[in-house]
Amino acid sequence: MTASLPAGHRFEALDADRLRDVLVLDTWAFPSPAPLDDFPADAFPLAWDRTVGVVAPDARDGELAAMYSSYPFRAFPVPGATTAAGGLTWVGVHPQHRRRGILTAMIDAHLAECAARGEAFSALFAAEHAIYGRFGYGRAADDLRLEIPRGAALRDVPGADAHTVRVELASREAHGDLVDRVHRRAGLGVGGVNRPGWVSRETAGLQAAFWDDSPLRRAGRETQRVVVVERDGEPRGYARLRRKLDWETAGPRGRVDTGEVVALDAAAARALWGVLLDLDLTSVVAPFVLPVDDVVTHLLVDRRAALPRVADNLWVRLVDAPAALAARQYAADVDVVLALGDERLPANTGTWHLRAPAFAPATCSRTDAAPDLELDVRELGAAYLGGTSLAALAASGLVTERTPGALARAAAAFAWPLAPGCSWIF
Ligand SMILES: CC(=O)SCCNC(=O)CCNC(=O)[C@H](O)C(C)(C)COP(=O)(O)OP(=O)(O)OC[C@H]1O[C@@H](n2cnc3c(N)ncnc32)[C@H](O)[C@@H]1OP(=O)(O)O
Repeated sequence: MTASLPAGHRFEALDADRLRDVLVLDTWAFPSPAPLDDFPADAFPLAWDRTVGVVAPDARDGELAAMYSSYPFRAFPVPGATTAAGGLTWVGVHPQHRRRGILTAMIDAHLAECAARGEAFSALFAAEHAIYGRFGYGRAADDLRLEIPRGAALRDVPGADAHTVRVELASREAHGDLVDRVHRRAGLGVGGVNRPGWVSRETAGLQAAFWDDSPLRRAGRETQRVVVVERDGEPRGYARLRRKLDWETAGPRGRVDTGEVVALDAAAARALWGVLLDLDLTSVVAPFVLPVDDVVTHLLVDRRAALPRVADNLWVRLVDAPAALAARQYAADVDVVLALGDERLPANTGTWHLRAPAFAPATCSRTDAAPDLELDVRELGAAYLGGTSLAALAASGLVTERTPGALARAAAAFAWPLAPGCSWIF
């Protein structure tokens, strides 16, 4: 089942000369108070060779009815490995053209492009929760939102005091390399267990956009700052932040919005959070997105006082299901036959035999054997990064066990010791 654009509409490849047209369409889809001239042209993340517009039959010159793009993640972290994936992004349909099937046609085009490029799955951040499930995307990771009171007690960690601290204006020139290095190392996790979904900013455009500090990004807050913690001269952690000062009768009520807070071990994390939670004139620290099992959840003496909330992080849509299943590792020996349904990409539909020893390469091939478990591609996408339990999906009526005992074994194998999560939104 492949959807076409509405009659008379056509896809059009976009290049960097179309930036203005892209921004016009984008600000129809995502309203912005900023004039288009305030959008930074030199810190633009789009991969133009993967950026496609939709033109309506009655369009004026350059006018777009819709667009989508994707990032080329060559080394997307999956459990125990990395693999190529397409990061769907900048999806927008002009309000004049919505609900006529344009998104549906764009998704089909994107999935076909992923398949042609050898990207076994597509991943995205959803603007609204209800949009992407119908296209076979499963919610594959959550993230934790906190509002930590200033001065919140943290558990002591031996070695934290051995760190030195730099508090500086953030810039790509001064901090780009160290942030990239520490971020990548943090994704390797602990004890040989990586963090699935911990995507690096792999392209120059993504790096430039990450460090962009134009007024558009500030939303009434200060320019970007960075805290770096070092041990023996080696960077061991960093946090980017912006403060906003407010005065109330009782005194200053400033807020610290952090971007990534990343540390290589518990001692560095303790040193970093110690700084963030003790900034003068502030009363609350709000980290943007954190993995649900982030170190800070084990450092806080009173996690409840930090008002924990959970939101959806990455969504995953398997494009080549057997290739994707073989590209990750499993946390227990697995030998299971899956009956997979996929209305949108029928090549995935059928019965697949997945085999792997624990924490070792896997194989997946078509089989005629009777299935142990039956599920739709959306649920397999949800479970793919190890953050959504197949057993919980079965309890919700979304996975069916055909062979007694197979569900427990498969659910244990598909799980992963570190929760998946991406530390930035693409
Ligand atoms: C990865 C990213 O970039 S996320 C960003 C997504 N973009 C936005 O949210 C910007 C604002 N919104 C838009 O641009 C558009 O409304 C879009 C992209 C969400 C939807 O585009 P449309 O062309 O209207 O979608 P389309 O007509 O193909 O809809 C397909 C189906 O999805 C449903 N749908 C579309 N958007 C939504 C939504 N926000 N919530 C729930 N259902 C939705 C439609 O009702 C339709 O269902 P049906 O087949 O049962 O009738």
